[in-house]
Amino acid sequence: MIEFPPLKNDLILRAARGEKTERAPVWIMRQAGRYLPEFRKEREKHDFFTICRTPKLATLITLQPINRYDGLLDAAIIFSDILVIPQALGLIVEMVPNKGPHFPSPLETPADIDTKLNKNVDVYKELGYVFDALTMTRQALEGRVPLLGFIGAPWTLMAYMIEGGGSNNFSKAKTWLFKYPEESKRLLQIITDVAVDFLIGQIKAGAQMVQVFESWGGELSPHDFKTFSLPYISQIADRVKNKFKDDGLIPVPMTIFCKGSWYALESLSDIGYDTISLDWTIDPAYAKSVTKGKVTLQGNMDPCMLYGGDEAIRSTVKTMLEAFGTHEKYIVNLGHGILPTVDPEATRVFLETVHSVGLDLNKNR
Ligand SMILES: Cc1c2[nH]c(c1CCC(=O)O)Cc1[nH]c(c(CCC(=O)O)c1C)Cc1[nH]c(c(CCC(=O)O)c1C)Cc1[nH]c(c(CCC(=O)O)c1C)C2
Repeated sequence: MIEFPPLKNDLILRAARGEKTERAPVWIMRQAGRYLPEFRKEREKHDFFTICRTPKLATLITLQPINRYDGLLDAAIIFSDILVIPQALGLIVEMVPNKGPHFPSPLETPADIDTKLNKNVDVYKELGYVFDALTMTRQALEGRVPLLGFIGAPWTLMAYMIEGGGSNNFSKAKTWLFKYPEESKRLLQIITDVAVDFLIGQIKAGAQMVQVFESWGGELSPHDFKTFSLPYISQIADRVKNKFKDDGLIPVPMTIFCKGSWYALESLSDIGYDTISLDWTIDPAYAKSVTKGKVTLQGNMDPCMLYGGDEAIRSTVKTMLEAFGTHEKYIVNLGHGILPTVDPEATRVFLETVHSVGLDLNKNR
């Protein structure tokens, strides 16, 4: 076991475990990224994946929002990307500035599973740089806040591996699901096996909580979600948690974020995750009633609310905190990643309001 500095703020870990908190903890999906001028400055100097693969740079960027919003964020998330798993599987992924990821040679037919993918992935060899970045970042954080690790969920990664990048309708990836369901499941299982090893390695390297991003969950019908997403994200929680239990260790909290999959909330509360991250289309009261206190909820302000001006941000945060409750089983976040054109000062208003309103509401309980 690696030795790390003692943690000075464990609010998010307590909230995830269902313990009482003096205020709701807060972090922001994509908090280290393009909306920060200090990130853009580094990005001008280095290619995106060079940053991911250079622990010193990944550490520097992970700490940027922690330093800028000193004391206002309750977690750091390691600087990386969900697409490092497809890279470990042997696909080339490029990050095109202002456009996003591009796969020059995506999977086209099921035969490509055997010709294009490396199916014996040693995550220590292929993704050891993420583990090194996590260890270095956790040391550099000096216990200020917990460090989060993450992965992309199998369906979301499969979608990128077939579409070759972002997509409006996912028609290529869905063609696989509907025309070649068994081969699709084989691919999903290959991704799942790497995802499990990768998460276990991240936790061993220092991740104190982890999030699984099923960003394109909501592209699937409820039935297809049950067939092509749920079994794999469920397997990931089971296998990761059992690995640590078998070794006599306490598993770290795990969060699942299935953007758009409102219909799956009840199932998601029963598959072993501690926290469910919600997008902004879900009403807090509905989420609480469907999940029945079995999990901690995270979310869910519309990321575009950060364009609404200080007063709109303050009143939305207040309404959101009142609806979720601030003293247990709640972690504040946006309903999806922060957008690149957001003013970092609007983000500060959001964070400051979460603190002040959270403390106030708890005082008046
Ligand atoms: C958690 C995370 C991600 N990416 C990055 C991080 C770490 C930074 C952080 O959160 O602080 C850096 C991260 N990843 C990327 C960037 C910008 C790249 C650049 O600088 O050019 C950053 C800072 C690039 C990227 N990578 C991806 C996209 C989306 C493309 C699409 O529309 O389909 C993009 C634009 C894929 C991706 N990547 C990620 C997701 C899941 C979260 C979500 O749904 O937003 C997804 C879908 C996750």
